[in-house]
Amino acid sequence: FIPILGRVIATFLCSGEKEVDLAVQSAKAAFKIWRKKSGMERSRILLEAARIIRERKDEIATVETINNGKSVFEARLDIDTSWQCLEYYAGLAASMGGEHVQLPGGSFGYTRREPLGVCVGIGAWNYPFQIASWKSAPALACGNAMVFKPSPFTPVSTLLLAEIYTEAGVPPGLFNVVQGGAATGQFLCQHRDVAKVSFTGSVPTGKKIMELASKGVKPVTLELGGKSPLIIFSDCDIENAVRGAMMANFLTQGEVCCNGTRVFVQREILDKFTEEVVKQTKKIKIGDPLEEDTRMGPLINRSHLQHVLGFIEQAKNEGAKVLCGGDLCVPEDPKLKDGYYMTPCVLGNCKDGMTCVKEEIFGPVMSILSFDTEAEVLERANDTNFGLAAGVFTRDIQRAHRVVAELQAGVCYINNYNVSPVELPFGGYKMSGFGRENGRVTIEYYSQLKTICVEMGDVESVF
Ligand SMILES: NC(=O)C1=CN([C@@H]2O[C@H](COP(=O)(O)OP(=O)(O)OC[C@H]3O[C@@H](n4cnc5c(N)ncnc54)[C@H](O)[C@@H]3O)[C@@H](O)[C@H]2O)C=CC1
Ligand SMILES: C[N+](C)(C)CCCC(=O)O
Repeated sequence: FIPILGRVIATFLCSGEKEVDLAVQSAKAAFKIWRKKSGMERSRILLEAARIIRERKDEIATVETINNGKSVFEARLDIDTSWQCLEYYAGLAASMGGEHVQLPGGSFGYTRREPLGVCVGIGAWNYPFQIASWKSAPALACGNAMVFKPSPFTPVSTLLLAEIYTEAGVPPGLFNVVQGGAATGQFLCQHRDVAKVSFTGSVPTGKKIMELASKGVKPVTLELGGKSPLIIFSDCDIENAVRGAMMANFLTQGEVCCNGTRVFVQREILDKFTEEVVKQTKKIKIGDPLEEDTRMGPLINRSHLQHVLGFIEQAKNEGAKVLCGGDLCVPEDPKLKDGYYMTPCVLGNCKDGMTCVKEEIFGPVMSILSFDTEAEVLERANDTNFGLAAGVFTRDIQRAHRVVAELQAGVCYINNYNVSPVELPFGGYKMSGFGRENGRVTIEYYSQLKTICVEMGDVESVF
């Protein structure tokens, strides 16, 4: 579907068990070649792929926008973090290795850091190209092959990544794309030649994937949903805090797993902060996401749009106040009349027990809550099963570090939100998942250690 126009642009056949097997077998064949390459050789190819992505950035961003609906301005930023991720792991590829350990009598041991084999990546629809890059770059840098399944809502841009890897010189089949939904995903997770599954998506699907993978004792990385807190203390720089709250809620039409959708504001500045956030939210330019100055496009599809609007209706019934937006929106441009648009929404008078505060909405809906003390807000911020991200705005440096040390979240921001440097690990606590993407640590999730024990003397047998 094309969310801007509400029309179908491309159809794909779903891969069945046979096609999944073919993809895994071709990845397996490519793995045999790739695993033998030195880190420097892999690095050079990944750098070339990064260069091509950079060169084709505008074209990829346009495809991403047509497929997902996010503004092209934002899509370009996604493509930037994609090639940066390839560059980062290209940089690490050559220095991956094991260690040497001296043992008694001249004997010694060493470890080899080895790839896992054929890894599977399964992606969500909100950051299609970025998710495929964040999974494949560390996988390939470590010497693995990958079969990737994008969300059936956004099947197109991942194919460009496959094209680019091939052009950069990876062996054919090393990065394979299969199309389809749940059934195709299940075939992948169950396949006996698959060594690992890295998944980005919802909590219910994450649980199913973990269950399937457990049958084959395959390790999994799960990047799941969130309902992250953003805590604004009265001693903050309010202008920055407002900008932070906008970043935390309205990127990609609010369809972002790590969004800080529970905005806790200290009572002294509640009115001032709210007034400014509402003012800025009303200014967001909604429209054709391919236009340069658009900052919010349509949601991913009609049923998701209805789902998000349903949360707003429920919030009203539970006593929240709609301070702006939250309505279906038909942009002036007649060609967009069937697009899945809504106006970004700020909800005031929110209470901890409300559905809009407890559940992930995955749309442009910010819930504002007030608080009085640090101890109280920490207790309330952590009172959730999710734990992906959290943010704090304050000018008090000690308070900032004290608060993030107590927050139960895998990614914490101080005086900013939703920036994503690829040098830093990204991933969740609690039901937001486990394992990490990006950063040095992700090497551990795409490789295994082999220990080699070398005897320099005679065997001293116990028998
Ligand atoms: N933590 C993170 O990095 C991110 C998390 N998300 C989460 O993803 C959700 C939205 O994305 P959706 O695509 O709607 O999630 P989803 O869970 O419905 O689907 C994600 C992917 O899993 C596949 N899938 C569905 N059922 C499957 C099964 N039984 N076995 C194997 N594969 C299966 C889908 O086809 C799709 O490719 C939100 O909850 C959001 O929070 C989204 C982006 C990033
Ligand atoms: C880029 N960023 C931080 C806004 C979101 C990345 C995670 C996701 O795929 O939702």
